[in-house]
Amino acid sequence: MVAQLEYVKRVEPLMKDMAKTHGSTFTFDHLPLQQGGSLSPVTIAYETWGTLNDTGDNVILITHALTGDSHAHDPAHPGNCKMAWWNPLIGPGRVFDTDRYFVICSNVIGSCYGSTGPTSPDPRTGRPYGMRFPVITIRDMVRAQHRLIEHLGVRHLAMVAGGSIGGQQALEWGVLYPDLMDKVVVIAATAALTAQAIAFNEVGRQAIMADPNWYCGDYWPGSGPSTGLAIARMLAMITYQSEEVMEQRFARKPVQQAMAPSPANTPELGGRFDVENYLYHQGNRLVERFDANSYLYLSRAMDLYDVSEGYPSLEFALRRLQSKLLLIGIRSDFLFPAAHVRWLAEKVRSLGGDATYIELDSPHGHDAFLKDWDQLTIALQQF
Ligand SMILES: CC(=O)SCCNC(=O)CCNC(=O)[C@H](O)C(C)(C)COP(=O)(O)OP(=O)(O)OC[C@H]1O[C@@H](n2cnc3c(N)ncnc32)[C@H](O)[C@@H]1OP(=O)(O)O
Ligand SMILES: N[C@@H](CCO)C(=O)O
Repeated sequence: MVAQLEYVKRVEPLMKDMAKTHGSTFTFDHLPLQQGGSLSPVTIAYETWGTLNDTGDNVILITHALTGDSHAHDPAHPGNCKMAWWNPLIGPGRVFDTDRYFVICSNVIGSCYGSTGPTSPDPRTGRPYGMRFPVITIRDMVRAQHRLIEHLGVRHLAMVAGGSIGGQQALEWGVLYPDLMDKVVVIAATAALTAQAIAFNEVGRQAIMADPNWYCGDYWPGSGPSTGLAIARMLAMITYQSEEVMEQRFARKPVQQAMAPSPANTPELGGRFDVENYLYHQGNRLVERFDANSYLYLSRAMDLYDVSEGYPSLEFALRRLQSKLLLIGIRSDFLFPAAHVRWLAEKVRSLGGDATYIELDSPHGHDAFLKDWDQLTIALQQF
């Protein structure tokens, strides 16, 4: 009881400040987990735009990436990607047309934007789960989303679409619930992560866990391993871009904008390059808005994803797909290389599936799915 009161007093206001929960929440009793154990209760934060039709089938489900949230669209700021992460693609007359479709985006379990995650109170103790939160997978996220759409009265999905970890979720939707949707759009994601991508994630996690303020995950939100989280983000930001665009943007220029504090307040060794300042800024921004334990769990879910898990083979899993599949690769993505995305499309086709591959000719690397609006719109319109 004392622990619960302490939680309410200390954690909830911090979480409200740090992670703006948009929209509504849905809570259900129990979710069995792929790696064993279960979560109960489970809350999912979500937003919807547009109107569900009488037959419950004019629905597009949008799935978000690692540090994303349910706020994919902001009707008050149409098209502005600073206000909502897929705003240029969603809205009246846009490619995800809210005049025609009921568009849903939910925050994944494990996150810190309103869904049950490591910062949520563990019902056994009343204290934040921290590292007592169970290991969750992309399949668990999708099963939780499935409970949400049932709750919303959805009978059939016109489309599930997402990029990066959102793309992993979209693919998982297609394989796990094959008769529930017409189309699946997987952007910058593959059937399983490469060793190189797992390696980058692990270095980021090690940076968090090596921070003396991590306390094995038992920090109070707001006072956690900010240095470790910032370093993890700096490393990850390099993987979200490309050598080409970093040369275009930064080259060897000295710092151009206001000096951002470096994560460890290190002395500058002979000045500061612009690219370093940029990374410091991005690291600090993530610390302001994200929880380090959530970062550990979600990046691990990304690593653990393998669409064939639990099936006799990859072919068996992919043969389950019944919907039309659009796979979008990004020419300059080295986290989910375009060749691997193309390979998946070819594999699905070789198994008799309906898969289209489109490659974005973008220099922006992995995060092109969050910036190359014209190319994304054209690809999605064609589909
Ligand atoms: C589903 C999801 O994935 S949701 C999560 C997506 N959001 C994020 O990943 C948040 C981090 N943001 C980003 O990575 C990017 O802003 C993107 C991918 C969303 C968009 O890319 P871009 O438009 O190229 O943005 P860019 O990489 O320039 O970053 C913009 C920020 O960097 C800052 N910045 C840009 N250049 C510099 C520089 N040279 N030095 C210091 N800071 C810089 C900008 O001031 C801006 O800061 P702000 O976010 O505090 O306003
Ligand atoms: N920039 C995205 C990329 C991860 O795939 C995020 O932070 O969620």
